[in-house]
Amino acid sequence: MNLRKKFDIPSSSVITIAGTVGIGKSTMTNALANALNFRTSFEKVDTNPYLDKFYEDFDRWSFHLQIYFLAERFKEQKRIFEYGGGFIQDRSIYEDTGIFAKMHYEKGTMNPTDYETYTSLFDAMVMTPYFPHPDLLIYLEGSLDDILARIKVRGRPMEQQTPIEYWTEMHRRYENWINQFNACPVLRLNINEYDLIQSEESIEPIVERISSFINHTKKVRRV
Ligand SMILES: Nc1ncnc2c1ncn2[C@@H]1O[C@H](COP(=O)(O)OP(=O)(O)O)[C@@H](O)[C@H]1O
Ligand SMILES: Nc1ncnc2c1ncn2[C@H]1C[C@H](O)[C@@H](COP(=O)(O)O)O1
Repeated sequence: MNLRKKFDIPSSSVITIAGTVGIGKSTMTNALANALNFRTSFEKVDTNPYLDKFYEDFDRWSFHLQIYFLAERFKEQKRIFEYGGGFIQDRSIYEDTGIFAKMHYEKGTMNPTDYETYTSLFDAMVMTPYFPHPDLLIYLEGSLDDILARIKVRGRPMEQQTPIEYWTEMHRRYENWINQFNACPVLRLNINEYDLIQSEESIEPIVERISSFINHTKKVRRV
């Protein structure tokens, strides 16, 4: 059954899934796209030419990786626009700057000139009225222990070799970041409230919450 029609979600909606590494964004992206009959926009991890090198040497590759991600996400944004919406997006563009680039700059693994170049490019491309923001950002949250367990189970080699302090710092930054995020409406979901692996049906109550959120936000915007 197409839950999009049942819960009256506009077919042009763009929903982006945010949250720290390993929390379950890709799993949620697939489940929601399936339930709503939407297209997906994924981060390319396996074909990313910088990611392995980046995890081996943050200082050397952090700028290259950020530029690569920015270009990829912008191309995806264009694709979403050309289709007229109807997409679930795995990770928002806002996390690249608000979490990753900022963290590497503040920790000293991206030099100040590179950070300045990156942020001015990001602001010129994204933080303008010409860039359509998503209709909804779904923020996935959970405990650090649960997230570390998921990173371990997934087993990407470069993430296994990364010190736990990196994930701890990222988890802390995500909490602060979401508390001040205001580029689009946010729906928070705790990963203990659903289990898409054990039960596919657990997507339905989530779609229902998305529907009331999107339709309520629409009404508020009209007033
Ligand atoms: N609801 C869930 N319950 C248990 N494990 C999950 C759940 N959602 C995702 N996972 C597992 O957690 C790991 C990370 O999920 P993934 O969707 O790849 O995260 P992300 O895209 O945020 O990095 C994967 O091994 C996935 O199978
Ligand atoms: N902007 C980014 N900077 C550094 N690393 C990033 C960025 N965006 C994603 N990543 C990394 C983190 C993970 O190792 C992979 C995929 O992310 P995931 O949260 O598992 O989808 O890319």
